Amino acid sequence: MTDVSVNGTVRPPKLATRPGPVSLAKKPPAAGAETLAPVVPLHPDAPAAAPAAVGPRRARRVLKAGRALRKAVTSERARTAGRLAVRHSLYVAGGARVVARRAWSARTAARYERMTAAAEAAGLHELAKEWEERGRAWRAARHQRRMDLLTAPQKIARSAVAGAATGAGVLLALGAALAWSTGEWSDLLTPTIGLIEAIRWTAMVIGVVWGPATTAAPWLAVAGLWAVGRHAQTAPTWAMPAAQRAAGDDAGAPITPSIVVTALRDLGIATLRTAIKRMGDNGAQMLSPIVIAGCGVEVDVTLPSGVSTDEVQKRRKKLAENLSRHEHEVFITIPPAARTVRLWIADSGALDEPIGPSPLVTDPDTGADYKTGRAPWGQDLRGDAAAISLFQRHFLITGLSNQGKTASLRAVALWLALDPSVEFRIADLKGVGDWGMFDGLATVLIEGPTDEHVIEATEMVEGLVAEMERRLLAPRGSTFPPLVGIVDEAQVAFMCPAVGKDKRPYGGTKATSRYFNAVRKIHNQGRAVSVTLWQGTQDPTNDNLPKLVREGAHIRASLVLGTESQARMALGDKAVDGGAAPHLLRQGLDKGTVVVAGDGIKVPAGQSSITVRTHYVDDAAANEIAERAKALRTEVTTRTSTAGTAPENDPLEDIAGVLGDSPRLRTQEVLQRLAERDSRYREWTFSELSAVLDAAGAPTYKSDGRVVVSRDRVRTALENRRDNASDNDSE
Ligand SMILES: Nc1ncnc2c1ncn2[C@@H]1O[C@H](COP(=O)(O)OP(=O)(O)OP(=O)(O)O)[C@@H](O)[C@H]1O
Repeated sequence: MTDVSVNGTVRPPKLATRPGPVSLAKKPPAAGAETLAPVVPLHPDAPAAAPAAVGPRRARRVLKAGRALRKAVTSERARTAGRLAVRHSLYVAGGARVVARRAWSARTAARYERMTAAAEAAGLHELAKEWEERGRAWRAARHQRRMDLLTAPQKIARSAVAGAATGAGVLLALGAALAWSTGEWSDLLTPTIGLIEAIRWTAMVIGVVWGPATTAAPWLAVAGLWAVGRHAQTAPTWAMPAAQRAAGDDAGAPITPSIVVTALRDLGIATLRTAIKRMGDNGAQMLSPIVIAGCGVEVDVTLPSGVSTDEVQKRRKKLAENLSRHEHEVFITIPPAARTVRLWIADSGALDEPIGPSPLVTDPDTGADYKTGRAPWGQDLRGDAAAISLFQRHFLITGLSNQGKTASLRAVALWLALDPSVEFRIADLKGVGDWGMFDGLATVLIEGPTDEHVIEATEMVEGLVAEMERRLLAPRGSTFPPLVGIVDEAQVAFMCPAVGKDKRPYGGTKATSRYFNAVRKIHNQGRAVSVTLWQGTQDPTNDNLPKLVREGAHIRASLVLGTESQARMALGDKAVDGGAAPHLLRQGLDKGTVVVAGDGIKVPAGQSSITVRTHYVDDAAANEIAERAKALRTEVTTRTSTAGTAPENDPLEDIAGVLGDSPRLRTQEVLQRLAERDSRYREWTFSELSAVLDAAGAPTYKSDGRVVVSRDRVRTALENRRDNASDNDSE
């Protein structure tokens, strides 16, 4: 016996096997069976093979047909046809639904109930009452109409009799007039016969048209429903033609009220979803007009009662995705109106476009005025120029490394450098030359990351404190040129472990920490005498940016940060609660984008922060601007170390200063006050003090058993010294 394989080959007869117990389990083929039974080609005349081949052939045909069917069903053409059929069927079904809903709405008080519920959901109780009242009036009118229907048959019968009598009368009167004019009595009935004839013709026409009309009517009705459904777009997106589907999926689809409402509805806030569903206008009442704002649009959303602004703010990512945007393309802020969130939605991809060069670069005539001017810093999200006033303001900018902190701080400093009255003292604790163009512009430029550089930076800031105190002691009405201290990478100073000879640490945040204390003093009192401090710092923590220091800054700006808690440190709780979110900027992609809180920059009414995309001023442009600034000033010799930056001290003047109005003070107290006034007196003892006083002719003396310094003696010594000096000058 031969065996036919599925691929049309014949196997030689199998060896007879002994009958044994039948197993239902499929036997595995014997190892090497295929090779033991060589396959020979099927001969066309082999009749015995035919019946055995029928089963497998049919199976092949079924398999083939199945494959062909699957291919046909899944082919693009078939899918398009399927979509077409589904789409148009759903237009008809949807149209029927819309018409039914309209009919239901027109015949019942559903519309009034819906509007009342919507007004209630939105917390508009006056409006809710108004709709309730209208609903009541509508029901009363409907009741009246129904009552009228009860008496309608009598009225109709009466009207029919009256109408028929009047009609007959009119026809007879017309006939009489006709008969009188023609002189033929038979014309009396002519109008009546004419009317009867007209009715007969009408009936005949209706009889002819009725058949086709009744045949066409259902189709016309379906066409009408289809048109209504199509207009209302009742088919789902997947059933739309490819072009429309693509537009639906398009991340850059324009923002319309319905997209915003749908995005809000699908946020996952049950109360909001229910309220929107109950709103008669599908939620449109929640939205202000959508206005174009820079490279995006802005819309205010008044939330229904029971939904807090906070809940929406927390779902920024979901909202953005519902709007077919990335998270960073949607900004949610809280305007002053109650229960309202302001959404700014970028045009898709627009935030990845550069904003163009700074006016400082493009306009060589740009000038600066410390008091009245504003540095052109960048653009806000609405596309308006964002400018910042630095007048008597301490400045703090934070951000992760390599996100544009130095560049954005430097851009502001370069603008201010164009005002020749401003003195800069700069410490760059990274020291790779980012501030190199200020050589010849700043009076101090310390560059480097070591403890020695921190010590110098600390002394530079203490020098600012000394100058501030000098200005504070100056007679009232004195004016001072602006003095701006800049410490870039200030976290290096706070983290510095170096300790001075007097055992006081340079870094840290202890009461004895020198950098920390100097910064605090400037923050507390520098503004009034135009001594301000700008600091740039990475990755804020409580250790590298203490609370007192961050809260002492008038302008607080932040580039991208890692966490919300860092954002709170950088900008303060109020700003973050109001929507400031530097932690949601994209590291690496949003370089140069800063969120700014505090004063000095115009923040939209009710908002607590503003997001600014700063112009990037690269090194070459920065050098060029610095050259322009140098050309405006008299030559400055920049010290690269603080040695000698503190003004020469005058011990006798300082002793007079600490005595103040006291007629005498114990030497111990004088020494203490001197040490507080200037760190150079910290190592003074009684012998240094009495040596200075003896030399000046104002020696100490004993009063009530204690050694004291006399105010009058010191003042007399100072006067004598001045007199001697003027005598020497005149000689
Ligand atoms: N406004 C901006 N727009 C676009 N890119 C910018 C902008 N500012 C800076 N960059 C880019 O970011 C890079 C890093 O800038 P910068 O040195 O100012 O960062 P940084 O935050 O100070 O870094 P670090 O803290 O590590 O010193 C620049 O070389 C530049 O390519």
